Amino acid sequence: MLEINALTKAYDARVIFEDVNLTVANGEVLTIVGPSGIGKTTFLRIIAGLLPADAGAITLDGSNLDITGNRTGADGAKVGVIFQDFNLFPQYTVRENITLAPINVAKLDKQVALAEADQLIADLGLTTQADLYPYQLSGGQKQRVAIARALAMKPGILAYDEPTSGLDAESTARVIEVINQLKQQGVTQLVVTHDLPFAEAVSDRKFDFATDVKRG
Ligand SMILES: Nc1ncnc2c1ncn2[C@@H]1O[C@H](COP(=O)(O)OP(=O)(O)OP(=O)(O)O)[C@@H](O)[C@H]1O
Repeated sequence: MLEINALTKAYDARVIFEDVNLTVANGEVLTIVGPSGIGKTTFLRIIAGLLPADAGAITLDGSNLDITGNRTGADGAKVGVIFQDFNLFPQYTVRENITLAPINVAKLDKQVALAEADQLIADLGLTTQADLYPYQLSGGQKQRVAIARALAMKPGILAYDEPTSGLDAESTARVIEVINQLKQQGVTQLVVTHDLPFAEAVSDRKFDFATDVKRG
């Protein structure tokens, strides 16, 4: 379970959110909805350890996660992030994008990492793209590579930032399918989105950043 307690963030004197309390149960899909500029991406980046919070605490399955923006070692991989622009490594193939961190960061044996990557590639319907480079992929395919790359590090939770932005209806339907498929496998997922029909399609529960959050 992910537990967020009394999380507060300001940029200079401007309070973006204050005293946010939220839990995500294991295997749950929680969407964070709200209009552009309300602070959803900031919130997700703090949960992922990429930005410091000003106050509060985050725990995952009972262990405290750093909120100062300095998450190191194994804690760095506990929240797997799928960024809005995917952040794939352009110089590496799909398979290399997926195996890079398991081999270099998690120090997994190369053959094991390759076998696990090929399983993720098959699960996410990317078999024919495995040896292609990011520029050769559609937006929906890049999205699935980003999901596979995050899953390869065996995170405790997957966090998505606006996963349907820039995708057409067919790719959006595929993202819904993937999120539901991962949910069946028990993966805990936190999804930031302003796409309400999409949120309806995947949510076990919605957290509305516009109405459920205090700000200065
Ligand atoms: N580094 C920063 N310094 C100052 N203000 C910032 C910084 N980053 C974001 N903000 C401001 O904080 C607010 C929240 O931004 P954030 O990106 O978290 O919103 P959002 O809800 O995710 O919006 P979007 O859906 O457009 O990404 C915005 O008003 C933004 O301008």
